[in-house]
Amino acid sequence: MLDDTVDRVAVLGAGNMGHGIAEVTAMAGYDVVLRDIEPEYVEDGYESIRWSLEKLAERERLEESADAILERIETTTDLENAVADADLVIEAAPENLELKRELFANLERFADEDALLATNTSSLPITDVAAAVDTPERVLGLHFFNPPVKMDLVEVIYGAETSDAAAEAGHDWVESIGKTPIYVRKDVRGFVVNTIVGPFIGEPAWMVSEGDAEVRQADAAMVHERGYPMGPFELADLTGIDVSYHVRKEAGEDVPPAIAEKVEAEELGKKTGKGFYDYESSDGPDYEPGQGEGFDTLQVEARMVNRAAYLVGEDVATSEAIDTGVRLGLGFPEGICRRGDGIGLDTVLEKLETRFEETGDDRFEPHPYLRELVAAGKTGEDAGAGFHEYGDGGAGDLDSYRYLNAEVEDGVLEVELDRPERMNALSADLLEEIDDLFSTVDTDGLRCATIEGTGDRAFSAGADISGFDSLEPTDAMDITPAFETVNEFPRPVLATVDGYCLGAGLELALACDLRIATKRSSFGAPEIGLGLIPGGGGTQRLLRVLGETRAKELVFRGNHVDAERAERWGLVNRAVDREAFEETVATFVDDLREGPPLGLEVAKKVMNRGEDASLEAALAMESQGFGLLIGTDDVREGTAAFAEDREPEFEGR
Ligand SMILES: C/C=C/C(=O)SCCNC(=O)CCNC(=O)[C@H](O)C(C)(C)COP(=O)(O)OP(=O)(O)OC[C@H]1O[C@@H](n2cnc3c(N)ncnc32)[C@H](O)[C@@H]1OP(=O)(O)O
Repeated sequence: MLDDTVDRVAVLGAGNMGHGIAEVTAMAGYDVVLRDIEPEYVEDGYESIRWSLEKLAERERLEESADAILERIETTTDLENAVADADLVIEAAPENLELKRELFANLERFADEDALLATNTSSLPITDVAAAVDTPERVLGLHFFNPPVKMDLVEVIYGAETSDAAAEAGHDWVESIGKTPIYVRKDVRGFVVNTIVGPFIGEPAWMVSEGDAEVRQADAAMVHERGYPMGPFELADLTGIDVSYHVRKEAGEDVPPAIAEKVEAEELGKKTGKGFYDYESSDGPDYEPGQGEGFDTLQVEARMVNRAAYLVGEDVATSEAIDTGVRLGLGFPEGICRRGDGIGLDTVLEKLETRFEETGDDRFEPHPYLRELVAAGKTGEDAGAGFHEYGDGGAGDLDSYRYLNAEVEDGVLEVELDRPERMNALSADLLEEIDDLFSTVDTDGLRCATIEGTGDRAFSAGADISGFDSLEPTDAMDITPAFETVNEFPRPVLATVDGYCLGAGLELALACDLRIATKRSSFGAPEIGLGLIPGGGGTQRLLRVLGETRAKELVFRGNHVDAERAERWGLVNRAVDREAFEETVATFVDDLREGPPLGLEVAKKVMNRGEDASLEAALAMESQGFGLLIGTDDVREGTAAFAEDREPEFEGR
């Protein structure tokens, strides 16, 4: 029987990945044994963990002291001792199949028969590693990304014999350490994330090799036109061009000459000082926004979408898992399935077919699942379905948003900004969705709304800086509608802030009516450091909320203030410990939910409008509001409940 409750974890291998995995495991409260073959390897790993934890503590990213976390980590070189009491063993030894198989064979002798056995391999088949033990059903892949302390994604990979119970236990454990697991249900080369990144680098490399593109042109187009965080050649330089070379060789694929030539010349990227860019005599990537013109971005994206079709069509992963994987693992601006749906899967298919006909090259051969989707009319967003379903896209369709999650729960519109890999930075698309949601959602039956950020770092770290290069002044001036829509929403809106709340993120919180924050949160208007000013109402709302002295301090200095100061200044209603956060939010939400909807709507309107009117005009507005409410059922219910000494039940009439 597999033990699905994990208390103690053994990590085998104290190198980069191993010590990183041990660190995040101990941070989540587990007891960890870190084991390597030589005492100095273990010591180096342990010291790296100490260094990293101290950095995190300096940046106030830990909930307890670095020492308290370190106390949960034991080190050893003795394999038997390391794994004897472990409920979960994670092997993070070098990528050598024989070495891993030997280790697993020993694990079977020393570890408890109920223990879950995982390998952190990024390139070897899980099935081959698991074949070294008599109980392959309890072996799975747990593929962390580098560095584990920063990267949220973990691929949970089935080997051919892995049981559902083992995969589910691995998945639950990954969630318990605050990471995001995605299932990879078949043991395919590259798993999910590396399957998609292959053509991101490979296709531009072919295009350059065939004389159809230039390196800088490709990087500029993918970054500045299509929003990827890095250009393909910039990424190849960072990860090592030899890595791209060997991955292709091992998969039996042809290697684009542009890559092979660099490997022959031993220009392997940043690590050798030279690759596609020069890191010795200049500062590396030097492409400019306008340089991408004429590059065929569709050819690259069509190939990535085709890989996604293969993964879904062969039941390796769901489109949701793929999209989560590429967003968190690669920092893609949106999931590749979403992107395909946005482009139109018929357009993608046509591109692949045309290139296949022209070149006869297998790399363009459309996967049958892509053909199936198009034949069924599921061509993407405009058709209402593609990889994903889009509902009818009409007013109030809460499933139609890409960058925010919205649902109505018991009269509360719960909204999450969903770009955790970018600290929920507000891109033009996300702002548009906020505007759309708050202007079209059906308010009947709604009592209030809450806005929070996903991930564990930020409410929102501001406007998406990566989009600034390509922003026209006229677009930049159009940033405020979303904030005004939230501010004028006819129900109270509560911002719940846990982490960074900066720039446009702070402006969004200020557009809300109330703000509750955890004490670890920080607030600021850092725009001045970018040579900008707050452009989402910040200069004006900060003045009104804080007064001139404090508002100018925030805007002119661009510094962050902590949540306790923010509370003293009246920037937030409450700053509470994380343990008390949910309960405090729930108490506020309950008050808003139980309150009289009409009374709250009128109060919000009168207070918002009155702020900018003369006192006389504002008092007139207030009197009108009072008069309007006095004849309502809610006022009758409120006064009756008071007389009968019971809680009122308001209905918004
Ligand atoms: C009209 C309104 C204008 C504005 O709002 S202008 C923007 C104002 N905001 C800022 O200037 C804040 C920018 N961000 C930061 O200063 C830092 O981040 C933090 C202090 C919030 C956190 O620092 P750390 O812990 O070192 O994390 P990390 O590696 O910098 O960020 C993690 C990932 O999040 C991306 N990111 C953070 N903020 C933004 C942003 N505002 N726009 C776009 N991306 C952002 C990063 O780049 C990175 O991504 P990767 O892991 O791929 O390197």
